[in-house]
Amino acid sequence: MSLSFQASLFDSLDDTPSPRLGALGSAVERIELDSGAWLDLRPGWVAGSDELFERLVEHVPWKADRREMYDRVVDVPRLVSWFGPGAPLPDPTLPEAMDRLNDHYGRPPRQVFETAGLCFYRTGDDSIAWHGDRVGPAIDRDTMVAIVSVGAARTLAVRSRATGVVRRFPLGHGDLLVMGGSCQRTQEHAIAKTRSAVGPRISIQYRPVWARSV
Ligand SMILES: O=C(O)CCC(=O)C(=O)O
Ligand SMILES: [Fe+2]
Repeated sequence: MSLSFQASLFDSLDDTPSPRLGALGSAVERIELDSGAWLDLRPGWVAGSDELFERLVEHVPWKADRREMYDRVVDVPRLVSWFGPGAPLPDPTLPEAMDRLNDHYGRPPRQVFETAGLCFYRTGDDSIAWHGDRVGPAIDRDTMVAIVSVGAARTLAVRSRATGVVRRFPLGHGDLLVMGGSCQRTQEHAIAKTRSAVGPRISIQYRPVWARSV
């Protein structure tokens, strides 16, 4: 699939400022959810995020993933790219952000961010259904997942498995959201399709390596 049409949208942004990471510290707001889950929010963490968006559109090896669904194999409704521990990341801002997050959270054992998963939501038709993150064998312990969002805003919804209560967070334009505590077990999250005209968005998710034996 050609992505040149998206990149060309940004030709006029040659003078856009380079991406820069702001402070974390007291700029991070903690939201306690139920059952030991929490979210941290840091709006606008990446300044100059349009430039980062443009670079990622061009330099990330985007793939159309496929998934078994009942008796069919279907494309997942977004493009993806995944970088394992130690893999060179496609833009210098990405390892810098991972280091800054690990410094901020104090590199807790088994929760050090090591992988980067990227999702490209091209239009309002791209989405991700309700889920809790699992990598490899199902995890049964608390873990953090950090999301840096660039490009247009899309709404990340978080739903409690205990109460069904849904909270909605518009994410984009350099925003940071970190899911922590029991979040991946006691809550689900999703990006719903939208009929409103939204621009493209890229989400960068940092995760620790999850192994059954740890
Ligand atoms: O796009 C996002 O910010 C969320 C993506 C997500 O939940 C996932 O890839 O597991
Ligand atoms: Fe997820």
